[in-house]
Amino acid sequence: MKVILASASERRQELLKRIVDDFEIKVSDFNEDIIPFNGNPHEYVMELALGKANDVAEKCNEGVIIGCDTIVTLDNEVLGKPRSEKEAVEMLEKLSGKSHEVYSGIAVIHKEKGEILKDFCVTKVEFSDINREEILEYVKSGDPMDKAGAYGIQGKAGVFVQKIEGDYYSVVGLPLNKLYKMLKSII
Ligand SMILES: Cc1cn([C@H]2C[C@H](O)[C@@H](COP(=O)(O)OP(=O)(O)OP(=O)(O)O)O2)c(=O)[nH]c1=O
Repeated sequence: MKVILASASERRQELLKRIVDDFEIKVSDFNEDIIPFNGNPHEYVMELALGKANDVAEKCNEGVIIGCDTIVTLDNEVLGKPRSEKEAVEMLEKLSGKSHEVYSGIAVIHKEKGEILKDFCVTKVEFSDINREEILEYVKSGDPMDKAGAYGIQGKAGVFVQKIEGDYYSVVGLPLNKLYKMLKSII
């Protein structure tokens, strides 16, 4: 079965190799701004994941297409990717000393069967207290800029994480166990 990952993220591409030996990458042109946040993070990430998968599926005749999306939520506020270094600093200041949630949505479309699966993972991540100096140094590294919540648990920011409850890989952007089960059920 031909598997297509609808993602430009190298992290997702690396992680998917653990489930599927051979797959294609087709980056979606889906505009995430057309989906407003309706207050339900799990619905929101599934809609975004489906939007990405659908966009690629419309341009394919066959195969299984996978779309994903990851956001961070803190006290009902969505933290996406920071739009500037200033915003990255503000996000990290908010996350310091608190617990937040990371939501990852997955959508799997089976073209031939006309089947669609949607699911999500939520992981609780607790940051220890981090000071302004640590935040500024981390932001200067450039690592936060392409990541939801302005941090990457898999990089230098891993040292800020005091506790995690849930799937580590979902925080990195691809819930491996959930996706593995979804693919087993659909292929
Ligand atoms: C919280 C957190 C997020 N992230 C990343 C995962 C996602 O790639 C990114 C959130 O952006 P997304 O919009 O989910 O994905 P993307 O733009 O990187 O890739 P594509 O839409 O093409 O699939 O943040 C980490 O790498 N580590 C972390 O600890």
